[in-house]
Amino acid sequence: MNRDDAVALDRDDPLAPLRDLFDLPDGTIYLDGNSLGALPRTTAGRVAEVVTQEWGRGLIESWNTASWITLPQRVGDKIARVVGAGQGEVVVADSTSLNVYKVLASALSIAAADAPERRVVISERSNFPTDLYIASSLCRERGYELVLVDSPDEIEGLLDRAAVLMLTEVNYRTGYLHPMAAVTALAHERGVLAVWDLCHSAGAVPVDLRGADADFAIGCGYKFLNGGPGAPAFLWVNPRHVDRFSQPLSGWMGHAAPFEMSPGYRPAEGVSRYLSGTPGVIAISALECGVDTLLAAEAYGGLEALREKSLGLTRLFADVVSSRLPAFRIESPLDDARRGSQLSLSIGEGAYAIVQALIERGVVGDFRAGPEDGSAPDILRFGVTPLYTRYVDIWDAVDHLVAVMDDDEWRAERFWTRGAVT
Ligand SMILES: Cc1ncc(COP(=O)(O)O)c(C=O)c1O
Ligand SMILES: Nc1c(O)cccc1C(=O)C[C@H](N)C(=O)O
Repeated sequence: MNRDDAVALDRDDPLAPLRDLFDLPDGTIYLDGNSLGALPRTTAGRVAEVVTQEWGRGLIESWNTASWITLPQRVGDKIARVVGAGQGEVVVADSTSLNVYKVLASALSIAAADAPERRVVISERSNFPTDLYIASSLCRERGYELVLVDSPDEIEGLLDRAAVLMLTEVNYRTGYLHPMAAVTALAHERGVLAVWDLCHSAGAVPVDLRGADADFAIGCGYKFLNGGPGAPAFLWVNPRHVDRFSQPLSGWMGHAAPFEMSPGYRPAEGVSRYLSGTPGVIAISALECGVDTLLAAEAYGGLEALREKSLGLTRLFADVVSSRLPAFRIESPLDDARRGSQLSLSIGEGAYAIVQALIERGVVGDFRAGPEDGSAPDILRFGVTPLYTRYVDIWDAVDHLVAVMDDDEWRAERFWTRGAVT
């Protein structure tokens, strides 16, 4: 394999035209779409239109005339197409963190009614911290114990005491991809509800919420859905629970008839009851552009084709690192079936500085610190977004990494000062 081979892979890539749907800066190899997705070409114009026309000219009438009021459901229906949900089953609202609170509370309420003796919530120690912080505060409020496993193998032994199993389908550090259908089936067999965080899977790997018969799911809008910084998140509830679930942040937008302005709360039908306050129209409009851009891939084979390319990219990355940079350890699963859309590396020292040196060279990945107890290493993390990442980007990124290491470039003092955001 050499650079020409990578160029040839791009030339033969049927998904290559999709890259033109993004406004990417020249000279940058962007491998951080798993933290903040790139800017779709349609977004700036659409946001300007919403601001100047719908808001500026239409003013308050735009809630009706521009259908602002149904945006959470309209964009939810589009997201449903990439997560294996039905129409009317997904709604856009709030942030992932708030939505973790809402769905976990819903699941706990159902579990409390069906199996009050079960007092444990299971999650993983390596789950993204916000999921753990929210789960632990909710467990404290409701008298549950949050038990964190260090490996998926430990889950089974805890299920008989558990009310809810809450996992992130693709781990943010390693990219490990849980087999959602099998894990959910096991949880159900043992009487446990399964809640899934799709932050690193929605738009990156084919997700089949209905096929897996999951119970609740949430996900984020600003990673592989390319909705922009702080884009609103989404929620899904299995239709099986739709008549019975409640949510703890019962605001007026989740009321069956918000403009009756009645003092008593009556939940809206279905997933819409997860709305709390007024939807962020400008932000959801930007998210819609991101989701539409992803849906453009349906004409090229959709998520299955994107997945195939994503695996091709991360496989190439792993192969070239193994042969050219043996000092790095590959922290992501080498088994294609268990790897999300990223490649994570570790090395004895200097992970942060190496990432900074790469960024100075225009290769944007990120650094994720290992736990304080040293039980897992610091990570150099490279996300691939098959909508816009090219094979040659992978080749060139590794080339830069070789240069950063060979010349000890990363040891320069300027790469060692940590920014507030890493
Ligand atoms: C798995 C996971 N959950 C939640 C979040 C973040 O939640 P929020 O969008 O509320 O900051 C992230 C990343 O930021 C994440 O990776
Ligand atoms: N949400 C972020 C932010 O506001 C600033 C920087 C990064 C983020 C992220 O999304 C982090 C991301 N969830 C991760 O997997 O690391």
